[in-house]
Amino acid sequence: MFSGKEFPSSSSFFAAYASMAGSIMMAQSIANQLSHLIPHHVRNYLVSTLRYFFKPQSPILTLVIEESTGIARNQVYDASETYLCTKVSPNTKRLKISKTPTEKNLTIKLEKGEKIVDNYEGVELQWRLVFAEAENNDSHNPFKPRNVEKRWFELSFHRDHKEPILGSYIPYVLEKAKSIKEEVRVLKMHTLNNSTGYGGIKWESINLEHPATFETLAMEPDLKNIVIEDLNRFVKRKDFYKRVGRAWKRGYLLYGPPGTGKSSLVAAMANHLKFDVYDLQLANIMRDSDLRRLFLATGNRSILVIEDIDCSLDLPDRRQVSKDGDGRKQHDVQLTLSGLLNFIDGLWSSCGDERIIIFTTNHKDRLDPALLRPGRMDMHIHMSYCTTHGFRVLASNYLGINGYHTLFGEIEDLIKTTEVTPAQLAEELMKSEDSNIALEGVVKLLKRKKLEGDELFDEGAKKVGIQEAKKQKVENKRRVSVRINSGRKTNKRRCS
Ligand SMILES: Nc1ncnc2c1ncn2[C@@H]1O[C@H](COP(=O)(O)OP(=O)(O)OP(=O)(O)O)[C@@H](O)[C@H]1O
Ligand SMILES: [Mg+2]
Repeated sequence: MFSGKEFPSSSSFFAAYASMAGSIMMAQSIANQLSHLIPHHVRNYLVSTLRYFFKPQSPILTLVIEESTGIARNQVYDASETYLCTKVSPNTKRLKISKTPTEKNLTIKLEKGEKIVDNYEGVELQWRLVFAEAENNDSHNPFKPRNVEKRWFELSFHRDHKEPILGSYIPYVLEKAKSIKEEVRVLKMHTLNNSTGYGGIKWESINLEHPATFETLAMEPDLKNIVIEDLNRFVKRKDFYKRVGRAWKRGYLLYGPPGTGKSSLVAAMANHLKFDVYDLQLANIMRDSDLRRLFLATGNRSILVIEDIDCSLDLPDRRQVSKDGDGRKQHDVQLTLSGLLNFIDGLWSSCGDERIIIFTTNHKDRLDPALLRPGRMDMHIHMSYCTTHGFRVLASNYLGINGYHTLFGEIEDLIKTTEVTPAQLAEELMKSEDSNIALEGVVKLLKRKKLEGDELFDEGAKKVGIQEAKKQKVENKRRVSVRINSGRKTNKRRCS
């Protein structure tokens, strides 16, 4: 496999070996001749020491790249797996291939025992995929199978090239794998699966096929641009985060009434950045050890979402002491928001890169002040009722109208004074492919909503007085705003 240029030739190997073997035999014969002078055990010691010193050292160095590092996955293993798909040679005997319905290309993986030869700057390298059964010694978890399969890659090369291989070939493999993944990347949505038995809560992934993009989002253009620029700046600033000693992560709080596009914005962000999404349903997590494990199992370049954060914490059942399968009492977690935040801060500051965390809520006013504190979440984004601009985006998405329609004037006048969510408008726009019918439906919906709004206003005015009711109405009408926390400074920008 290895070229003669890189490895000692067989004749020089033989000559070296013959001369060493000769030395050992000579030493052995001297020791035999002096056997009457040297005690038996000293003679054995001498021979074994000579054997050790003259044993021909293998010129080959093998790096072992295990799949897991114990807690987290081994990035080098994952990168090698991806990289080697591009290095399959005509000599490869067995390959594993797969393709899910939404994947564009085949995924190719090496089979057990297969070898691949690579060449890096004139150095020949041999890769081999090895599988072995290992005993599971997690005695705390009786549900785990007794034997687990262990996999690793062995990368062999001449030991003279240790420095360039470690210093530049391995980083090259990591970088190459990253760009291959980017090209064929199908985003994943990870959710929690609790059905694997005791202690087995883990991430389960499906392809993220949410079609929302920034283009299809009904959102004020100013706000949209602020968010897009913020994301673009974030992914470009690796060196900045390193220099100022901050973890490379960014937090967003999305708040607003149901149906205003908070979850759609999360999907748009994921599609824009090509980041996987981890949807952390806190209601399923009872133990802090699970939370820690799940955090550590999330990948880089990902978005961790905690939806409806105001409802997810302090659930009544969390306060009860739960029992495990054997009836033993488990330590209760009593997750609190500030506890969770400290946890995330602590863990995420020490591991992982390019992480985004997003909290969503319908009730910002119910949130723990710890979450709203400046510097905690980097950006607060208010998603609110639909504006005339938002309506135009929806009309284009659902009906393909990019110009003007005779009903637009009436609709837009109504939208300016009505609280209607993009979700409600979208539902109406989906009812017919005939633009006239769909838009007439929108007019009816808006008139009904306006009436309801007026009635609510009158009721409110009775309770709090007309001035206060007017003030609240103005406040509610403020469609979208964004608060950007940069260190101690907070910039609040209204986008309408
Ligand atoms: N801003 C928007 N732009 C485009 N479509 C939207 C927008 N808001 C809502 N929709 C439509 O309404 C549906 C529901 O919206 P979404 O789930 O994003 O709202 P949400 O704010 O997350 O609501 P909830 O608070 O109930 O979770 C979306 O699938 C989408 O079709
Ligand atoms: Mg949502």
